[in-house]
Amino acid sequence: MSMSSNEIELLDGKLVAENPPASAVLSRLNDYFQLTKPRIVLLELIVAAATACIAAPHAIDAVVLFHALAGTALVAGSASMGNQLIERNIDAHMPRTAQRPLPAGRITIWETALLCMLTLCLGTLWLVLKVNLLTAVLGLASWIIYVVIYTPLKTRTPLNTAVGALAGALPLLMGWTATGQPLTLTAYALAGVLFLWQFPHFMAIAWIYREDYGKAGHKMLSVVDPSGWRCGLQAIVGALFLIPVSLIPAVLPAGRSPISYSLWAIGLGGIILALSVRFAFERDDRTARQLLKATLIYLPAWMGVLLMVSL
Ligand code: HEM
Ligand SMILES: CC(C)=CCC/C(C)=C/CC/C(C)=C/COP(=O)(O)OP(=O)(O)O
Repeated sequence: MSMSSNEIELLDGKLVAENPPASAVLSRLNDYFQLTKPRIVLLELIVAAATACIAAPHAIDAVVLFHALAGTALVAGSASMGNQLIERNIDAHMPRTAQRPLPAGRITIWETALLCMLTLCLGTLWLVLKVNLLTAVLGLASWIIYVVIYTPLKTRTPLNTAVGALAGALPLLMGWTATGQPLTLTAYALAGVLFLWQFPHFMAIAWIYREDYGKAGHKMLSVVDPSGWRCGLQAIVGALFLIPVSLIPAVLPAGRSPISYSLWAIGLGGIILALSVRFAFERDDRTARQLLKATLIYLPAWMGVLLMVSL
């Protein structure tokens, strides 16, 4: 359907306009948005929000939660920008990432650096002023681990995944500390689940894109060990420990209806474990993609069950 010159439409997830200047502005804003790795950040925010509700089920302050999520989104988006700034030349050599705004030349290094610093400062200040210092410090720690430590390690050692998993797990704790509740064993157990979840999640991805990673010089486990056995084993180990760690909240006093939660946790974790074992033995793209999809279903499903038994 033709648009009038002033209309703006959402097409394939992007805002488009008929009017050329408006279209150029929207296209640039979309590129800035893509720099934040929005789907990863969105799942992080869902996890953080759910954790806040679990931490303070009957005393959640919606305004504080909003500020916590806004600040976390800014800091997480900044981290993704910093990561893409550092990896712009490597990203240009992988089909999966070559069309990103920086390697594709749609935005400049200086724009990205400025936006990265602006969103980091704004997000951190927002958390300090509207949430609390601990949440801001956790956000800064996650930013530093992801941008300054994990990103450079990607071309040096397969241990990069464990470091990235630490950065990926901290936003969960930010959701907890945003409520003002002290960090308990349950909080660390939830963060432990998110930490362990990232191994089956990424080992599947590392296998699917093993050739890209090899050509780009990334030292992922699938490149260091082309047989895929170590990839499969690391996915299994992460999935194996995921199950007992996810059961910790059930045995703690705060946990209501521990039996039903435990059955869900064992069932969901068991699926990830079974698919990890299947990927380890078959080591093909089909079983890797099944495992990746299952990990992306596991996290919201596990959080949903936790919320149901906590509220
Ligand atoms: C060591 C940690 C992690 C690594 C190395 C990693 C890596 C990746 C990569 C490379 C992709 C793109 C796959 C593709 O293009 O098909 C991806 C997808 C995804 N990741 Fe992860 N990830 C990690 C942790 C996380 C965490 C902590 C979350 C959120 C809680 C997350 C959420 C997602 C989501 C939602 C997708 C699918 C959407 C998309 O393709 O952008 N990941 N991950
Ligand atoms: C508050 C805060 C700072 C939160 C940070 C949350 C966050 C962005 C975690 C990243 C998890 C992770 C290692 C993603 C993969 O990046 P990658 O560089 O391996 O992915 P790529 O290969 O697609 O670039």
